[in-house]
Parts: sequence; structure tokens; C-alpha cells
Amino acid sequence: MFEVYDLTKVYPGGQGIQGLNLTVHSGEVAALLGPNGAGKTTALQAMAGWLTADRGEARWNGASVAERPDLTKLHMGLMIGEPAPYPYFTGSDYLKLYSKLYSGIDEARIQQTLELVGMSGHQQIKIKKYSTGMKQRIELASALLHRPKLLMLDEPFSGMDIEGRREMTAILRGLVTETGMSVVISSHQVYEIEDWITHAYIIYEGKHVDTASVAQIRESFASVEDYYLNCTAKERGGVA
Ligand SMILES: Nc1ncnc2c1ncn2[C@@H]1O[C@H](COP(=O)(O)OP(=O)(O)OP(=O)(O)O)[C@@H](O)[C@H]1O
Repeated sequence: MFEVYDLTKVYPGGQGIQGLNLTVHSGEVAALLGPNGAGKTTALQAMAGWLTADRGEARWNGASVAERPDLTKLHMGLMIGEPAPYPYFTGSDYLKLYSKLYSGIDEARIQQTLELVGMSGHQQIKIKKYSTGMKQRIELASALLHRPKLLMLDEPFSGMDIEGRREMTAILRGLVTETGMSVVISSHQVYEIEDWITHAYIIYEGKHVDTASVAQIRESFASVEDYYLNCTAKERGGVA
């Protein structure tokens, strides 16, 4: 189980994330939803231990992620930041480089993972020739290489076409169902992910302002997007 208590990281300019509380059990998909600049990436970076929190903490099965960076490496797959940042590597080289971080990742695992994300046929091409969507696929492969128990994804579909997004969503949904992997995903395009998330966390102007399970949301709203718009309208002080 992954738990986050009162996680707060405020940059010198005053922006960042404050008071994030989140719990993800095996097989759950938590979405951080918020407008541009709301603090979603900061929240993910702080959850993964990349940023030192000012207050609060993230815990993996009760152990502090800040105190135990090995927990992030062993149990989490991260897709945060620029995908596949080595232009002169081939996709295959990139995954081989990643595999060195772990013991027991062999060529068969690399090939399985390339197959999973639909990149087998492109693995010998240099990353500089990849489209944005292809870079995202290879980055997803690197995050999945060690078969993490928790996947953290920051806007993973932003450069993908509709077909690619559907395909990736189906792959991730399959992994969640078959392996019990949990996911924390950020997006400002709610409709892209609303059919496979289990919980929504609304982030607005650097604050965690609301949380609901999708089951709860469906009792009162036609869609997660409607729930999201209701929350953000309230924050703006408008009529929801
Ligand atoms: N290193 C930094 N130093 C100072 N301010 C920062 C830093 N990184 C981000 N910010 C600011 O913090 C706020 C939150 O940024 P963040 O990237 O976390 O938001 P986001 O919700 O992920 O946005 P987007 O949807 O556009 O990716 C923004 O106003 C951003 O300009």
C-alpha cells in the first residue's frame, strides 16, 4: 500500500503542492487531476522522493520513501519528466542501460517489455528519430522493465494519437488487472483516463482540494469530468 500524508513542497516563488493526502491499494488507479500549473508534477516528484518535502511524507507499506530511496527504485516505475532523453541511443540500448540498475533483467524481459508497449519493430532505431508518442512508449517500457508494484505516470499520453492512447490505456488496464499493480497518474485531460481510474484527487492552485472514488462520483455526476469541473468551479468561487 502506498500512502501520502499532508505532503507539502513549496518552491521559493510560493508555488508547488500543499497538503496532499492519498492512499493507493493494489489494483487501484489514482488520478491527480488539475489545470496546468496546479502542482501535479511537483506532487509526483515529492511522492517518488525526488524532491524533499517541506512537510508530510510518502510511505510504501509503512516505510518512509524519503528515508528509503531503495523503495522507489525497487517497487516503483516512474514516468515523470522528458521521455527517453538519450537521442543517440536506440530504443533497445535505452532499455539495456536501464536494465543495469536491476539484477535479473535479461534480454528476454527486455524483448517482452518492448512487445508489450508495441515497440519491438522500432527497437533498433535511434531515439532522435522517434515521434513523441514513440518516446513515451519506450519510456513506459523502461518504467515497466522491473515489473513495479506502483507505476507513477505524469501526463503519459500527452504526445500520443487517439489510437496510441487507447492502446496504452488497454495495456495498463491489463497490467493492473492481471498483476495487481497500482497506478498514480496525472492528467489535465480528464476524459482521457476517466474510464479506467478508480479514484480522483483534485489539485487546484497548489492545493489538494477534494478526493472521491469513481463509484462515489458516479452517484452524483454523469462523468469524472463533470465532477472535476464542479470542484474547480467551486474553487474559483463560481456556481458549480
Ligand atoms: N523548480 C521550480 N521552482 C519554482 N517553481 C516551480 C518549479 N517547478 C514548478 N514550479 C511552479 O510550480 C507550479 C506547479 O508546477 P507543476 O509542474 O507541479 O504543475 P502541473 O500541475 O504538473 O502543471 P502541468 O499540467 O502544466 O504540467 C507552477 O506554477 C510551476 O511554474
